[in-house]
Amino acid sequence: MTAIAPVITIDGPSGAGKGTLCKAMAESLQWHLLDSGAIYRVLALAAIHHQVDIESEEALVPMAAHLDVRFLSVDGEMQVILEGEDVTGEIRTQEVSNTASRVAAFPRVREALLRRQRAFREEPGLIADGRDMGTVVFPDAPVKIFLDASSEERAHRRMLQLQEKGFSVNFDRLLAEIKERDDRDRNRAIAPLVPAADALVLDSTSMSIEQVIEMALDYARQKLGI
Ligand SMILES: Nc1ncnc2c1ncn2[C@@H]1O[C@H](COP(=O)(O)OP(=O)(O)O)[C@@H](O)[C@H]1O
Ligand SMILES: Nc1ccn([C@@H]2O[C@H](COP(=O)(O)OP(=O)(O)O)[C@@H](O)[C@H]2O)c(=O)n1
Repeated sequence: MTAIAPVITIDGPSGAGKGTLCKAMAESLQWHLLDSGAIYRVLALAAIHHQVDIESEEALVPMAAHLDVRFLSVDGEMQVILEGEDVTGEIRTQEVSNTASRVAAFPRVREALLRRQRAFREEPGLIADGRDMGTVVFPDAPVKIFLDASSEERAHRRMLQLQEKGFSVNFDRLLAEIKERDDRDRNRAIAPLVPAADALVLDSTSMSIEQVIEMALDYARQKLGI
């Protein structure tokens, strides 16, 4: 019997620090990385580009099944290629974030993306970033972390992140958008944003990035015995 590669799942709401933590863990353990949110974002962008009705599950399912997306690692940074075009920056806009959370609410769209996500599970192991990594996509993962923070702290972090990239942003608008997206993700009928029953819940509101990384790595090493 072939041993199945271990997975560490990191789920949580927008701006909790999942991407930052996953990248650090993947580098430290030298494991593979799955940014599942990027897949939903790419689908949203493809729908916008091809003027597909984002309210139509019928129209979105074949797009999800045949999504022509590639993830490249360039100098340690992930590059996202949709239909041959570099869309790394374009998938991070507010329009795409909101559209992603709308298309992600359709059960058959999620179903069509399952196999693609599970294919990232390879030796020596996978760090999986998303909303339902520990509950639906990798329910047998030996290490599950649910990373949270207050909505105000998350909006503040996002604001600084966008300002660093040269965007001018309005805090109140950002907070409203984060709350709206959280609400949609938490209350959808399928794969809602909830901690898995066996997840460690980490509230990072008053923690530095370094503290979060250290705590998560200690927990994972102890659970995995490595
Ligand atoms: N514990 C923390 N304290 C302060 N800032 C943080 C912390 N964790 C992450 N950040 C910053 O917050 C922003 C959003 O983090 P990110 O990892 O993209 O979140 P997510 O993937 O959960 O949406 C980034 O600019 C990141 O550097
Ligand atoms: N496993 C996942 C990952 C993302 N998503 C959806 O995709 C959207 C964008 O995810 P993301 O992880 O890139 O978002 P941020 O946390 O970076 O803001 C989320 O708001 C969810 O609606 C999901 O439904 N399931």
